[in-house]
Amino acid sequence: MSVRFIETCRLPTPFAEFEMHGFEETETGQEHVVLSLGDISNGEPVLARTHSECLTGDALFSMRCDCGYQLEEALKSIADEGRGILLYLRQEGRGIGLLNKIRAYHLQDRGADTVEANERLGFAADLRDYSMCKGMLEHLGVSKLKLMTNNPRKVKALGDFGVEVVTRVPLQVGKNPHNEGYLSTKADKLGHWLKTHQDDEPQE
Ligand SMILES: Nc1nc2c(ncn2[C@@H]2O[C@H](COP(=O)(O)OP(=O)(O)OP(=O)(O)O)[C@@H](O)[C@H]2O)c(=O)[nH]1
Ligand SMILES: [Zn+2]
Repeated sequence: MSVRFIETCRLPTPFAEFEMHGFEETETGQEHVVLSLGDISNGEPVLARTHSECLTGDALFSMRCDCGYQLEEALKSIADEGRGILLYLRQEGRGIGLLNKIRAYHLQDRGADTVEANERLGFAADLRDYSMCKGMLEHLGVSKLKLMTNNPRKVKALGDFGVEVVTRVPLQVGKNPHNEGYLSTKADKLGHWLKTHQDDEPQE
């Protein structure tokens, strides 16, 4: 998916004053943003997060998932390092969209897990495509990442587009009684590197 750069502006936050860069997918018009901090184009690996949109977790404080906690932790880590990027990808509901995610949550309220709910609605477990990251990273002059994620598919997808993931930085925060089942399904069915029990080491 190719992207067109639109504009950059300042984005002050409680963590740091970021720059926000807006992009548009040329084929679909889908909009994405990147927050950046510091000199990211000097060739040194950049601390990075590719964050998939989750309106419920990122903006509405939902405890059903770990997204909001991960977003905050990633921005804090970038601020602590004084340098980094967060790609905020508009792939709500692993690509099925907000209203279908509500349909999936409805099924989960009645006992389905996160993967079964998608399948019952006729979707694959994960529809996300990360190809738009390539153009955004190229525009920003970034080719090497220290990627904050627990998702092996993200690491592989970026590698397939020629982006070098130098290190994978675990991002395991926000576990609570409401998302325990969700997190263990991610580990068991989607292959996420997650510590599912208190004393476990994450599977890698
Ligand atoms: N379809 C569906 N999407 C969900 C559900 N819960 C969260 N999401 C979406 O899942 C995406 C986040 O994916 P996750 O699997 O939590 O994490 P990840 O991005 O694959 O991996 P990390 O980089 O480790 O966070 C966001 O787009 C959320 O909106 C759910 O129950 N069903
Ligand atoms: Zn979420």
